[in-house]
Amino acid sequence: MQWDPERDTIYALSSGGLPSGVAVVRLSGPRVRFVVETLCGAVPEARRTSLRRLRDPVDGSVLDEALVIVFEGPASFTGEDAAEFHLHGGRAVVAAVLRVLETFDGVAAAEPGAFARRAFEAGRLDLTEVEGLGDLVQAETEAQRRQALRQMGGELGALYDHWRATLVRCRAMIEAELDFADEDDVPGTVSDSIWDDVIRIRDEITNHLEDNRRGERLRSGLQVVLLGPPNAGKSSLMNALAQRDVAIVTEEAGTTRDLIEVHLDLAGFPVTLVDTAGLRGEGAGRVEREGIRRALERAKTADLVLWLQDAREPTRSDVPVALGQQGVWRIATKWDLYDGSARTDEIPSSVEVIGGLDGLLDELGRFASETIGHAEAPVLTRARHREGLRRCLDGLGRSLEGEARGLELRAEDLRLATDGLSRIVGKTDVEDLLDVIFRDFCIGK
Ligand SMILES: Nc1nc2c(c(=O)[nH]1)N(C=O)[C@@H](CNc1ccc(C(=O)N[C@@H](CCC(=O)O)C(=O)O)cc1)CN2
Ligand SMILES: Nc1nc2c(ncn2[C@@H]2O[C@H](COP(=O)(O)OP(=O)(O)OP(=O)(O)O)[C@@H](O)[C@H]2O)c(=O)[nH]1
Repeated sequence: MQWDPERDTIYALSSGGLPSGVAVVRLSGPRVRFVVETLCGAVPEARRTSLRRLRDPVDGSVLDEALVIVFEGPASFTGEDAAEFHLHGGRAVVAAVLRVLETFDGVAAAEPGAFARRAFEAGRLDLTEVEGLGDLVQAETEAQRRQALRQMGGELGALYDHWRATLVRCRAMIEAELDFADEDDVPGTVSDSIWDDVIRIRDEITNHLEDNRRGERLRSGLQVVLLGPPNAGKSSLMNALAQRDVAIVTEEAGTTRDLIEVHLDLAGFPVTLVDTAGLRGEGAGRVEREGIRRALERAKTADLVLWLQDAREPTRSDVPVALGQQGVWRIATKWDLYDGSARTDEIPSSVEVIGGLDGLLDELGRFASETIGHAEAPVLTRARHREGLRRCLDGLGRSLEGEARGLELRAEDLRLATDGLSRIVGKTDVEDLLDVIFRDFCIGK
């Protein structure tokens, strides 16, 4: 497929917003050499950075003076012939080059993720590696970057491939026994030896799934929701942690109506902090009541709820308990105004004194590190992986369900189990999956 001469050659601006110091326009496909030759006059030596004048083929005028790199397939990112123009990053420069590229027959602007998709189709990346690449571009914190890099490097894919290969071998043993069952000199127990392997893989996958959703949480960030009565200091805490004014702070109760989110980098861990409308039953208008409904709804799916209350007020016992499985921490706010002593199971905080949030930040950092911190083994990072692994476990479970079902059916169960793993790495018919995965990519990736 990669050498289909009919296939479009794609191009895109692969670097970020303009203007910029340098802008990289990337090309991939069968017409790359022709395009480069037309713009540069000749095709520069492959994989060498060459300074060239790019000329408009219509009138010969100079478009830019650029660094040009040509990659000869299959030794390129996509596996096809590819090229890069490193242009001066002005809007008009980039616009002029893109306008000229568009005029070539068989050359078209790339869809999001099109380059990565070609790399996948050329067999250069499996689907977990593609996802790792996508996550790497999206990573906002150190821990996310490290996890993405590991997945892009193929660790997760290798784990699934290893299980898959073992199961394929197990199935082959059964098929062999079925084929030779009629022959007297083949003992009917060749396949008996495989069930230990099947049990071991079932246990390993079960373990792998019991990860407290660590990888998924690291990928999407820990969700921490601030709840509490009006005026407790939720918005002030949010602004202090975000180190900018994201939420409006007033002395008036009921200032925050809708959910406000910020992304924080907490010692390398991603945290999404959500400020909510103060919870009060009476005196709340329609808009505020809707705000409260949304606050509770959001808290239900949070990883952690911070229940804020003015330290000077008596501890309230009506912390919404019917939230979910997650922890609720009590935060005693405005500690600078309070002259009593600390109550147990409360974390004091103040946005008015230096170091007034240190205790809370320490606890949050520890929580993040425990929930999504370093993992020895590669971890799954998406619900899609979970789904494939569950499929696999279903098949394994059934195949182990006793000999009464017969070897043929048990082999079919193993096939379904293997198929669950194949879907994750993309080594089966997964057309239906591809659009979903590549759609979230940037253009130019
Ligand atoms: N300018 C530029 N920077 C970039 C990329 C790019 O495409 N262009 N990348 C893109 O995302 C990343 C690097 N990834 C790449 C992966 C493989 C190949 C490649 O040409 N592979 C060949 C040759 C390998 C070699 O030189 O030893 C191959 O694997 O056969 C290039 C880039 C990050 N930086
Ligand atoms: N002294 C002191 N005042 C604080 C502190 N935190 C908040 N305040 C004050 O308390 C008042 C209410 O703070 P907000 O952050 O708006 O409270 P809120 O919980 O978001 O209020 P609603 O939006 O009504 O739910 C403001 O006047 C803040 O300046 C603190 O740590 N120390």
